[in-house]
Amino acid sequence: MHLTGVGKRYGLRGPWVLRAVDLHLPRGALIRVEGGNGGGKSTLLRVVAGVCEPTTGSVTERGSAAYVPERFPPELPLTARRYLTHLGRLHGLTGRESRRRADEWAERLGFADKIRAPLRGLSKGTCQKVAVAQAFLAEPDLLVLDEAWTGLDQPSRDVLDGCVVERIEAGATVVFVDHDPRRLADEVYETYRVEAGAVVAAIPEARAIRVLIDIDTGPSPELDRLPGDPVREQNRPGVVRLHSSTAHSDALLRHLLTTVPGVSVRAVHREGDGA
Ligand SMILES: Nc1ncnc2c1ncn2[C@@H]1O[C@H](COP(=O)(O)OP(=O)(O)OP(=O)(O)O)[C@@H](O)[C@H]1O
Repeated sequence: MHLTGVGKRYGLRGPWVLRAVDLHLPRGALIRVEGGNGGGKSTLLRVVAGVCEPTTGSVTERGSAAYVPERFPPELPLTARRYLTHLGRLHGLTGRESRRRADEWAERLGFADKIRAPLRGLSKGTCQKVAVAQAFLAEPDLLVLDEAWTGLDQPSRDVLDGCVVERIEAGATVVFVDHDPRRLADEVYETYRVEAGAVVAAIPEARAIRVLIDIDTGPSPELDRLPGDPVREQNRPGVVRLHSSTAHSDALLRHLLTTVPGVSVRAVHREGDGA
């Protein structure tokens, strides 16, 4: 999908939250959005999801979309199952298929025992699971997740990670905000930063180069498929410097020390310590 010249402000005289944003969000890509508090991340996600109209510019080729908002409104006089079934029908599924998927997602996300409880009585964590279920149940072309992991317990966060990867593999576009810079770091195709109304491509924090690992390489080192895909630099003959993020450096060292034949680690430096 494409955003072309998108601007957004709330009210006729409100300040511009987004200005002249041009973005291409390809199919099958996981897109991370970062930025300071109140910088406009949620606004960008709402415009991308189509739940809020841009003030200027246009959004094209969105396809079917689903959205997990930062705050899910559970103030509805419905059970979780009726709510999910209703949402399924709005997405064009039959009643029967909606119910089947509602039960399947409740099982998967671990709230099957609460699916017949009124939304109003659910804990924050369970509400969040319902919010996630309503978005995935429709198998949309575009999935927009605004801090969807917040409020979930660790097992559910892992399940959600897996669900996101599945959607990407199915060819969907997934756009997300999450406070954890390591969230799905290996899967992220592109990171954008919202800054003073502009949206700029950024090096994701989790991928930032922070650790330098010098290794002695044997005659034919197996340096394929290293954790975190570090940048390699031939320092001098027989010595390669790997530029790794902190997020991947432990796994990379473990891999180098235990799995790669003919390689020994000479030195590990932190970026900026004069190495
Ligand atoms: N519905 C609204 N009406 C008026 N102003 C709004 C509305 N939603 C957001 N804003 C304003 O737009 C700006 C950007 O808000 P937004 O929620 O998009 O930022 P954010 O980066 O997601 O923030 P946070 O990190 O705090 O969630 C803020 O100044 C906010 O007060």
